Amino acid sequence: MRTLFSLLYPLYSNNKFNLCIPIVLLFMTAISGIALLGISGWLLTGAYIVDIGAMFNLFMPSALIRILSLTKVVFRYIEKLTGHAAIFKLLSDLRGFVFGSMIKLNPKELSKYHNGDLVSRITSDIDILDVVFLLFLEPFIVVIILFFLFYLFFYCFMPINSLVMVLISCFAVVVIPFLLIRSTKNNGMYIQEYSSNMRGFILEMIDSHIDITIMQLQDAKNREFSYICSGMSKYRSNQSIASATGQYFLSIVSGIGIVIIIYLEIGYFEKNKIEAPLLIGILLASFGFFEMFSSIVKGSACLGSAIKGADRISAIIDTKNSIKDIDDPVNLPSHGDIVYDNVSFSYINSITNENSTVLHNVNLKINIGEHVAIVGPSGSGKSTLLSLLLRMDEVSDGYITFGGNDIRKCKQSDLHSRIAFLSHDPDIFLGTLRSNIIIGNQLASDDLIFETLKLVNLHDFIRNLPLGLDTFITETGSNLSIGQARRLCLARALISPASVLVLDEPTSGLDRVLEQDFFIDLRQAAGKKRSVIMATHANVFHFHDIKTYKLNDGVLFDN
Ligand SMILES: Nc1ncnc2c1ncn2[C@@H]1O[C@H](COP(=O)(O)OP(=O)(O)OP(=O)(O)O)[C@@H](O)[C@H]1O
Repeated sequence: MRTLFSLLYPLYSNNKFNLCIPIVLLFMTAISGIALLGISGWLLTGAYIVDIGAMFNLFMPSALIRILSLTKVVFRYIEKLTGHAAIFKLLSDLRGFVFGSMIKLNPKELSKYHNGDLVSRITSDIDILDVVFLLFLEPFIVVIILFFLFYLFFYCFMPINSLVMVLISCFAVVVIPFLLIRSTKNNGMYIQEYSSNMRGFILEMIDSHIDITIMQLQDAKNREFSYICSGMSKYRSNQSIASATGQYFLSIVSGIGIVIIIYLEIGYFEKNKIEAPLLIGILLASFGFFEMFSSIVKGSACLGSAIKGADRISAIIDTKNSIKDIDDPVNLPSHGDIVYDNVSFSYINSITNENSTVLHNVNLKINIGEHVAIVGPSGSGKSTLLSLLLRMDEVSDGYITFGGNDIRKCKQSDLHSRIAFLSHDPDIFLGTLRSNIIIGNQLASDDLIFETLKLVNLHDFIRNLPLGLDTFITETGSNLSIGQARRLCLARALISPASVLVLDEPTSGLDRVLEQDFFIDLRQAAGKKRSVIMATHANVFHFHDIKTYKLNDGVLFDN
């Protein structure tokens, strides 16, 4: 609960004005509704017990009833509009904030979350938070204000009734919601977990659809998905049952309250302290007040999910980035030699929590414009060696320098602007060919783009497309061949001002001919100005301008 409010408090205080409007409007709606019931009760009773129209002025109250009916509808309508607008703004601020926190984390921290979990956190976990304001906080504030008004009224005119009002309100606003929140907290946690699993499962299915089809796993996956769905529906129905039970107890408590109020009011009536029309009017107005409790109870049943949602969101926001810039970073030169000096690196095994050393005292120097390939068996530490240069992890021992500067002493953004990276799995983003290429250089003109495309042998292919650079590509690049997707990503790296290209298995998935073509293009495109360091399984020994090193069990040998 504390996490929920500490997450929402800054957002609420930044949107104070926007949130106050629906609260005021809900208060006006409630007052109109309560006054409508009260005046109707008073009018009908008065009209019934007095000789028709003789001593009872019908005009004023009936006009008031019409006005109140209209104002209630109008206030309710505007309250819904402003309430939802305020909540959408709040949720959009929160989504932006969470996404901002998430994107700042390094891949190591992000990799703790399983597929789809982050999407779930940023969508359903945040969506559930609107419950807190619309179904809980807003009616709660209005009920508290109304409670004081009723209490004051009863205290002045019927003191015993004020005690009944306090007891009923305590049950409805404190005891029932408290019990509901307690009993549905775990259930809410399961709802959020299942919703996250469902998203993860769907994303995984889309990703591995070809494998699932070939391995004929459709039925098994269908069953798995049905299992997740039935779990979800079980916990959702638990939530509905809890909400209905809460409403049931609320009706009983309100009913008992009304009976006691009638009993006490009859006492006042018998002592001639109150007239019948006023008695009925007060009774119906109390009914109207008690109706307000209903939304608090409904909101309390969903609060468990909101609490869990807030916990899951806070887990992202509170994640500390293990790799930080120092306070007074050095400026890196645009070009520079890269030196690995006695670099060792260990991963902490997440299961056994033990250190496993992957790189042992690696010494490597890459001069400006030099092309270097690291070859070695799978698992020997090639990707790890590259990721240390990009500072995706910190070296455990030794140091890496760029242009003579320890890369831990410069800004990460500075380092990443000097180094362009091409991973073994080309990252194509949803958009056009142009938008995918200029990620490396937002200011690149079409001439520069085509010059770069020439270097990677994509120039003719793209020129011949009907929409050219404006051709739309999917986020998996599925409308490009693997070779084309890889060349496109290489063009993105080449068009950037980076002086170093880091490539991790740049030719994986390409056949031998395409692989060799890729290296020929790469050497020409990178030229003598850019240094290249790549990890590869491909045969590059015959390229005499590529210096190769062999990595075996984390030990680097000059080839
Ligand atoms: N995040 C991680 N946590 C723990 N161990 C890891 C992690 N990433 C890699 N490893 C381990 O580090 C070792 C080296 O992995 P790395 O990916 O660097 O090898 P590689 O030579 O690039 O392999 P491949 O050629 O198959 O890509 C492997 O034993 C691997 O299991």
